[in-house]
Amino acid sequence: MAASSTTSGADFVVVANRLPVDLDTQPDGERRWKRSPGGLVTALEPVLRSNDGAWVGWTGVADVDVDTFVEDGLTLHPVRLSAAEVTEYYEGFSNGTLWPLYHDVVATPEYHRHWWNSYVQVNQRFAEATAAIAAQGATVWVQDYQLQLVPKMLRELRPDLTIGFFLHIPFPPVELFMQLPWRTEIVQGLLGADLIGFHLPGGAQNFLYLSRRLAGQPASRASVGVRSRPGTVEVGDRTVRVGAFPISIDSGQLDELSRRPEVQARAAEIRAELGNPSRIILGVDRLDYTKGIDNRLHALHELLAEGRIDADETVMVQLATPSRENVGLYIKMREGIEQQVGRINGDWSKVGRPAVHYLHQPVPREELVALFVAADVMLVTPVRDGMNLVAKEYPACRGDLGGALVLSEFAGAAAELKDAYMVNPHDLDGVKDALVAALTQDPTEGRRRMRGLRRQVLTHDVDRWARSFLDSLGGVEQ
Ligand SMILES: O=P(O)(O)OC[C@H]1O[C@H](O[C@H]2O[C@H](CO)[C@@H](O)[C@H](O)[C@H]2O)[C@H](O)[C@@H](O)[C@@H]1O
Ligand SMILES: Nc1ccn([C@@H]2O[C@H](COP(=O)(O)OP(=O)(O)O)[C@@H](O)[C@H]2O)c(=O)n1
Repeated sequence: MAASSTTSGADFVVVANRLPVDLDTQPDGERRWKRSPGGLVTALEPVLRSNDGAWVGWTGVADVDVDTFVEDGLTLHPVRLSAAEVTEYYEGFSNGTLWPLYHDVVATPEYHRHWWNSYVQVNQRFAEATAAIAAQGATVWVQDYQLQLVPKMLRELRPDLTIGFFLHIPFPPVELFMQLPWRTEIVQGLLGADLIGFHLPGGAQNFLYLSRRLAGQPASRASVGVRSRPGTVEVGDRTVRVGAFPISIDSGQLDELSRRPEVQARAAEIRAELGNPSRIILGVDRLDYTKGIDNRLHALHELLAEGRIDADETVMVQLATPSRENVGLYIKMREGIEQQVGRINGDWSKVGRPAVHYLHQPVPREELVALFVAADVMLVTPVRDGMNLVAKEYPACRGDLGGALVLSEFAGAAAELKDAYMVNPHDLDGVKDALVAALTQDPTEGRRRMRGLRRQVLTHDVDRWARSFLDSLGGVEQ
């Protein structure tokens, strides 16, 4: 889609809770923009760049007024959130209610009416901000669970727009969704879109069922395909489509970056800095309780204790990007993980040679790619994850066909990355066996698996994801 942002408004608008950059305050008080955390931004930034559109979102800081600005060629429209809204809408309803509920209740969701009221109010503000900048007949693409009421609110304000919605996290089983006191309002909010996208067909099917049951709208019953055979819901004189569009990464760009001599050299340097171990295990996550970091540390600890892994030969690097640091569950989880790391290092490290290197800080992109190149085993063990882009980034960086991916069957990515060592993260013995199998794999078998992973990731990139969604959205009859 060729689009542009003019004085008469933008023809293509992405609306997401976060802008692609966060306003960061340095220790000396200076404010700088830095890349926002998470896979949504990783995926959408290249899409928006190639479509020349505008982005509506929050700056990541409370009570700050920032005018529309252009950052690295993207037109960004900040939406202001007060400190109370950050607490109630973002940390509260989005990340204390919806996030655990949609991730299979792996933590207990809290239901508070004042959180819900704030969610409604902030969604209305996003809808109004979008209505104000979208050109006549523009295409608007609303993102994720924080903004599920925006499609309906925006349609009421601007019936001329074509509206898409994509959910980046799992859509839960019907029995769990039914816990939500505001379940009907959420379904009706989403039905304001022309096309609703999920990562997997299962999410789309759950939603079709709920549209019939909660919103009382006629919905199709046939199975939904991947990028094909979308379901439909009849809403008045509109037909809403509901489909599955697994998200991906800019795999070509990562492949190219990982082959650069300076990145390869940095990978060798990292290995040397780690003491030239014969095996490096890597974990890369936002510090989130859905990611199963505790499970993988537990597995490592037992393997070290049983002598199946030797700390003289194998080291682990765990990157944990700080995330949602004011939410109680995240504070508790961080303490638990840091205790586990401390215990493993206490038992198995030597002076100058920790068994686990744990970095609770953002890491520059090139350094991350060098780590992917250096790692012999990538451990991705979420207990539930919408997609997990890290699982796709690792094979994209392994043009040498080296390395092995251990992947949870509860990550959306498992539906596509069949050549991974697949694990049930709740089955500790299974995780341990898979980790040992990956560490000791036969090189020919390893190359075969990595070739298969790369074939999938390189042929199904983020551009294909966006094109399949936007082509389907463009085909909607108004
Ligand atoms: O904005 P935050 O609260 O700091 O959280 C970061 C993002 O986390 C979630 O990412 C999801 O999107 C990825 C891309 O589709 C997907 O691979 C992953 O499984 C999801 O967890 C969240 O959905 C985003 O809204 C957040 O910005
Ligand atoms: N230290 C880190 C950790 C993750 N990341 C990136 O953050 C993104 C995480 O996306 P994801 O889909 O795996 O998971 P979420 O954090 O979106 O739930 C990936 O693109 C990672 O490469 C990073 O840039 N630096």
